[in-house]
Amino acid sequence: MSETNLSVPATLGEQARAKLGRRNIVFVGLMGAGKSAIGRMVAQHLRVPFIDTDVEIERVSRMTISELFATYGEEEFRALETRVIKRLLRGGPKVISTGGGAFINDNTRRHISRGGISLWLKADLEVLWERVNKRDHRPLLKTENPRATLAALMEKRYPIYSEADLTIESRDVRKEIIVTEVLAAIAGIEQKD
Ligand SMILES: Nc1ncnc2c1ncn2[C@@H]1O[C@H](COP(=O)(O)OP(=O)(O)O)[C@@H](O)[C@H]1O
Ligand SMILES: O=C(O)C1=C[C@@H](OP(=O)(O)O)[C@@H](O)[C@H](O)C1
Ligand SMILES: [Mg+2]
Repeated sequence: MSETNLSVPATLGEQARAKLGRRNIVFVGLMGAGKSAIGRMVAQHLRVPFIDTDVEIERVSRMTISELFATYGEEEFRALETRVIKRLLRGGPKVISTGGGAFINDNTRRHISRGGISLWLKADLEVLWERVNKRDHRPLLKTENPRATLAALMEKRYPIYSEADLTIESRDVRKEIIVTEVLAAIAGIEQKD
């Protein structure tokens, strides 16, 4: 049995799963918040399918996110992202982790609000920067001062992420702790289908 299963209470996963019904959980938040990593773990504990929208976009386009930005630009990427997310929201339950800009797009946000329970993984700049500066696959951060770019994105996007149904503070603690808090938040939502 993995360490994950040992430290996150199994009963919490079951309670959260029962409350979820047929609904989707949609992770939103800035780059580095942990949407992809935490979303995958939450799906395992809920025993529902997991989809990362960036992975799905790369699969259908047969291009990387960086290649898509470089070849078609951000606007085209957003249009493709909207279409993919709209399709993924059909049917549930599942856990869907979006890319950081998805919930900021009005059209995509409307689809998410209708088709799932949105969950904002909120983190401060230090935490985000520590995580994203280790890799360079995020086209929006290929700037002269990526830390300042990240700070500017926080300023612009946080008021919009705050519209999410649930918010969990993503911080410098073990992932299992964040997963437990996410499951507890899901277990606390109103039951409806
Ligand atoms: N609570 C955490 N503690 C330590 N590292 C984390 C935590 N949450 C996420 N990470 C790591 O931070 C990096 C960015 O996470 P990721 O899930 O890709 O974020 P996002 O999809 O929101 O951009 C990954 O290497 C991931 O393993
Ligand atoms: O914030 C953004 O606009 C983006 C975030 C990325 O996903 P992560 O948030 O998973 O890094 C990816 O979709 C793309 O590079 C654009
Ligand atoms: Mg991601």
